[in-house]
Amino acid sequence: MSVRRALTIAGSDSGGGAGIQADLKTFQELGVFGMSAVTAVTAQNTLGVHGVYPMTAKAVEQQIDVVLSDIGVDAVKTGMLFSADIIEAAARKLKEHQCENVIVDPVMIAKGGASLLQEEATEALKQVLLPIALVVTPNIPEAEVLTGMSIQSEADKKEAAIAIASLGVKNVLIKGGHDKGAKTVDLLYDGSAFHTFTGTRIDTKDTHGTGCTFSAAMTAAIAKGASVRTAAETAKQFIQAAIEDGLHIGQGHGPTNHWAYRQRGGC
Ligand SMILES: Nc1ncnc2c1ncn2[C@@H]1O[C@H](COP(=O)(O)OP(=O)(O)O)[C@@H](O)[C@H]1O
Ligand SMILES: Cc1ncc(COP(=O)(O)O)c(N)n1
Repeated sequence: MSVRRALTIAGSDSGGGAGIQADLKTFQELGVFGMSAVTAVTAQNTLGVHGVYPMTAKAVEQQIDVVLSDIGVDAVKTGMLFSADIIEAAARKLKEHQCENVIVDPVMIAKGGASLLQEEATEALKQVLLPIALVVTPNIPEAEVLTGMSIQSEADKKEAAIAIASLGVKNVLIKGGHDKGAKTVDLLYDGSAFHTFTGTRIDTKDTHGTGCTFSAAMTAAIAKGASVRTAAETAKQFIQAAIEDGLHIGQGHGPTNHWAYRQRGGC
């Protein structure tokens, strides 16, 4: 089989736990060749986001153009997109290159509270990016922003997933890391049925980059030909192992362990 390729369009996390760095590590661990289009550079560590330096939309567009016109791609993930201009540029290029396997992680706010998406850019995300996406992977606060709903229960999660699907995206996966219970329940809505992926909640402060890592694992699995449902299963196992075997790096919210899944014999 030829080498499978995945592109992440996202922000750089100098601390290495989230963003482009988490995505590329995850792609590599799952045996997929990783490429990147950087949307912004963040000065970030386990204590928080200390600076955000966005790229121009033109720079993002050109990065996408040159890799897609030469190397090609089997799946594309988007993460921190920062502005409406960058969202519009990315969507235009993905359409132009006829990318079908687009996984959108609608990154809005870092766990420490810093804004990674300008407020007015949410509309662009809904109007130009979601309609061309195969999957969107909001966490609960992001699903609340996308729908304007308050999500307190599994029934609310289902209602939100249906509302998000009505924006034109084929599959909606609401991540359950922000749930309150002993289990983390990730909910997939594929346009007709619901599927749940349940894990045991680990009591740890080291969850920096969990969302990026989960969506990147889904992207890698889809690049290798998995269905959205199988990709969600793989991603759930990948993130569960990465959180369980935490590295305890830094003084704040540490990164997850991107080696753990492979070391346990996954892949
Ligand atoms: N403490 C935890 N224990 C086990 N799984 C977790 C924990 N926190 C998050 N997860 C899982 O990590 C993935 C990312 O979820 P979430 O933390 O909601 O995303 P985000 O980083 O975007 O806020 C999901 O599969 C979620 O269930
Ligand atoms: C550059 C960048 N992208 C995304 C996140 C979100 O991280 P998380 O996955 O923990 O929500 C982040 N903190 N920094």
